[in-house]
Amino acid sequence: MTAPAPVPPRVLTVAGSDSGGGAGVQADLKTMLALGVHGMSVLTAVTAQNSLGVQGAWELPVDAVRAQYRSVVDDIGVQAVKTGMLSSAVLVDTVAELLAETGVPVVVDPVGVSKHGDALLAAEALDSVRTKLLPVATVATPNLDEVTQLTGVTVIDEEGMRRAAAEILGHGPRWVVIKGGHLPGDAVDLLTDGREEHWLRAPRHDNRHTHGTGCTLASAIACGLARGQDVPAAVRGAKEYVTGAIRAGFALGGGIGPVDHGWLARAAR
Ligand SMILES: Nc1ncnc2c1ncn2[C@@H]1O[C@H](COP(=O)(O)OP(=O)(O)OP(=O)(O)O)[C@@H](O)[C@H]1O
Ligand SMILES: Cc1ncc(CO)c(N)n1
Repeated sequence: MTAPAPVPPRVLTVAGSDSGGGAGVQADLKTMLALGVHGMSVLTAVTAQNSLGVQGAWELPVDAVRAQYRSVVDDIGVQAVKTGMLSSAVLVDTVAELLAETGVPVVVDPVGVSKHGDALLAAEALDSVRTKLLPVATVATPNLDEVTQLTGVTVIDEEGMRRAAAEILGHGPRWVVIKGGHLPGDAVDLLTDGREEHWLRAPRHDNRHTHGTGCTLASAIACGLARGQDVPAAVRGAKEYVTGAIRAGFALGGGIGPVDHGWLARAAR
């Protein structure tokens, strides 16, 4: 008789669907496959989206979100959760409550707007993100626009990233990654818990096909945490994975193409 296959760590994404397959739940599940964990999803919203932008968005009812979450967590179990597009205050509140009960590491990507500037979170939900979601995060991963939305701080350099990190940590996450991807020069992110500081530097790839970078980084961090890595190790591994995916990003459609989630599997062949 053959031995049963080993069970991989399980990671859940709570996020919106990107019909174009570059960001959102689709990016999360591809990242999870690439990094060897079993990926599961709670859909919060459906977007009609492509390389040119978001053409429409429809939120799911709160009962549908709660039911998906319970189905996964109560039967299959999770070792880490990642959140992305949560759309509205009621969904942010509901997801924050569910996460607080689950007691596993949580990566919160506080998605506010898409790369094209389309709103993925209602303005009135920002307060819930600050007061309910950030406090249950093990790691929060805002980009510079989300930092400004959440704290009012405008970041133009690395000293500004430090100030932004302190402001975000004031809302309660254990760690924060301030993503400096939108600043000129190298792609520099700051990971800190208020005591340790880790600067993660990668060469900027001159590639406009970067759709899904933020979702990919946050999901990859969740994969590392599900494997039992500590936060600095999980973030370092995730930065390597997203950097490789950006290097290999490719043109699709008439606008910004996706990062390549398959680069690591091909590199291993
Ligand atoms: N051109 C680039 N070359 C290398 N790394 C990059 C580049 N652009 C972004 N990054 C890195 O990608 C990761 C995601 O950062 P970014 O600021 O792009 O997230 P985001 O704006 O939330 O993404 P999105 O909203 O498209 O999902 C960070 O580690 C950042 O430093
Ligand atoms: C559904 C979805 N989630 C997150 C992002 C990130 O910007 C996106 N473009 N779409």
